Amino acid sequence: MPLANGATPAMCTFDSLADRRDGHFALRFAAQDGTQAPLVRIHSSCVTGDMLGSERCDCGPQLRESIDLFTRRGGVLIYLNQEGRGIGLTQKIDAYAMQDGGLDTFAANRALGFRDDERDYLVAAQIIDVLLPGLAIRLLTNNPEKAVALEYYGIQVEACIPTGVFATAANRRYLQAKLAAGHVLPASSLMPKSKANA
Ligand SMILES: Nc1nc2c(ncn2[C@@H]2O[C@H](COP(=O)(O)OP(=O)(O)OP(=O)(O)O)[C@@H](O)[C@H]2O)c(=O)[nH]1
Ligand SMILES: [Zn+2]
Repeated sequence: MPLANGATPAMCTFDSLADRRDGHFALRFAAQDGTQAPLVRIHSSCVTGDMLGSERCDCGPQLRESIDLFTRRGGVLIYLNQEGRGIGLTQKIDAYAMQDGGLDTFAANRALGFRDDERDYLVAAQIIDVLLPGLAIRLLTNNPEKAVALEYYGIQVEACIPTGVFATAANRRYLQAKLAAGHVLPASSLMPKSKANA
C-alpha cells in the first residue's frame, strides 16, 4: 500500500483471529537490517487522536512516529480495533465528559463500570506468530503491560523501545495519569513549562 511518505508497506488482514473482531490489521515495512530483532508497534485504535488529530491524547503523534521509524528501519505496525483501551468509542467519549468533570482517564473508566484497561493482546500475539514466526521482537511502547502480556502469550520481547513524549497543554494530565499507572515516561517532560524550566 503506497503511503504519503513514499513507503510501500504490505497491508495484512486476518480472518481467524481469536476474538473474531474485524478491523485489526498489520502494516509490514521491509527491514533494511536483518541482524536486529524486528521492531513492532501494537497501536490501539484512537479515532479522535489518529484520525482527527485530537490533542487530548498522544496517539496520533505516536502512530506517525512509528510509521516514519518503520519506513526508515523496517518493522511491523499492528493496528488493533481497541478503541478507548477496549471500551469503544461511545464509552470513551462518555469518559471524556467525566474527565472534564475532574476524573482522570482511569478513574473515568471505573466510574463507567470498566476496568482501568479492557485490552487483551492475544490477537497481537497471533499476528506476530504469523508475520514473525519464532522471532524475538523489539516493542515500541511506553507501556510495560504490553510486553508482559505478549510474553504471557509466548512472544519473546527482547526490549521495549520508548516512543517519543508528545506532551501538550491538552494532554498533560492524561500523560501524568499514565505515568502514575506505570507507563515509562520521563516525569520532567510532563511538568507545566514554567516548572520544567525552573
Ligand atoms: N478509556 C479511555 N481510552 C482512551 C482515553 N484516551 C485515549 N484512549 C485510548 O487509549 C488507547 C491508547 O492507550 P494509551 O494508554 O494512550 O497508550 P498504550 O497503548 O497503553 O501505550 P503506548 O504503547 O505507549 O502507546 C487508544 O485505544 C485510545 O483510544 C481515555 O481518556 N479513556
Ligand atoms: Zn488517543
